[in-house]
Formats: sequence, C-alpha cells, structure tokens
Amino acid sequence: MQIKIINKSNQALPSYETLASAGMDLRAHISESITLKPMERKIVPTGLFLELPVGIEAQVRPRSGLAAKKGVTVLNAPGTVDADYRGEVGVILVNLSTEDFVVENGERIAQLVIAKHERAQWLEVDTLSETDRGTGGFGSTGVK
Ligand SMILES: O=c1ccn([C@H]2C[C@H](O)[C@@H](COP(=O)(O)OP(=O)(O)OP(=O)(O)O)O2)c(=O)[nH]1
Repeated sequence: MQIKIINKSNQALPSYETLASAGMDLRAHISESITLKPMERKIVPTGLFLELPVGIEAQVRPRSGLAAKKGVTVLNAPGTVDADYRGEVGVILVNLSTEDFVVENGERIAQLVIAKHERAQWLEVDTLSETDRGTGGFGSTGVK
C-alpha cells in the first residue's frame, strides 16, 4: 500500500523493506522543548500530514520504553487518525510520573500503526442471538 505523506520534520521515513515491525516511530517536531509536569498532558506535533485511503486508519500508540522508564504514555491510546484528516498528526502525551518530563525536538515519542478497518452497515433489531456468555462481562468469570 502507498500512502501520501507530507513530512515537515524531515525525519527519515522507514522504507517498505525495513518495516518488518508494525510501527513507525513518531518524533516530536517542535521549535522549543516541551515540559510535561506530573499528570500534565500536551499535544505534541509530529510534522507529519497523511492522506490515508478510505478503509485505513493510523493508530497512534505509546512506546513501551517511555512508559516503563519514564511513566509517559499516549493518553488516548490508540489515537485514531481518520482517513479524511488532513491536519498534522499530533501525539497526546501524558506524564504519569512524579517528575517533570522534557520532550526535545526529534525525540521519538510514540509509534504509528497503519491498520485496515471494516465498514459496517448497522442493522437495527429487537433481539440478539443467545450465547453461553450472555450478558456476563467485565470480569464475570473471575481471575483464577
Ligand atoms: O492521537 C491522535 C488522535 C487524533 N488526531 C487527529 C486525527 C484525527 O482524524 C482527528 C480527530 O480525532 P478523533 O476522531 O479521535 O477526535 P474527536 O475528539 O472525535 O474529534 P473530532 O470532533 O475532530 O473528530 O484528530 C491525531 O492527530 N492524533
């Protein structure tokens, strides 16, 4: 699949061949560093603008290293970039640690996964089919 991209960050994009892993790193594209105080959240621009085909979404996901080592994650994970969105991809970072976290220009702050999604025709009905689970959910089977 080919996807049009405007790359204002001048970051090197991974080639098709090297994309063995799912995600492409997203880097901060900022003129000044951004500080996130504990429990603070900010939208960090990436300098990337996408034109996704219909039926495709881009998911903004956290980097596990940042989460495990710094307590910084993507607040709305996975963030959804819609096919018809033409603005700059932003990363909603939140600092869940007890220390300030500083984002510098060019730092890898998240990753982007390109995913297909289904389009559904909603069929309104009065009843749904019966199953063993029925309405049980949210931990109804316990933990052991
Ligand atoms: O992590 C994210 C999430 C969203 N977006 C952009 C692309 C997406 O297409 C648009 C809208 O996102 P979403 O549908 O999640 O937000 P909303 O709160 O429903 O806003 P809207 O009313 O603009 O649809 O914002 C990002 O750049 N990064």
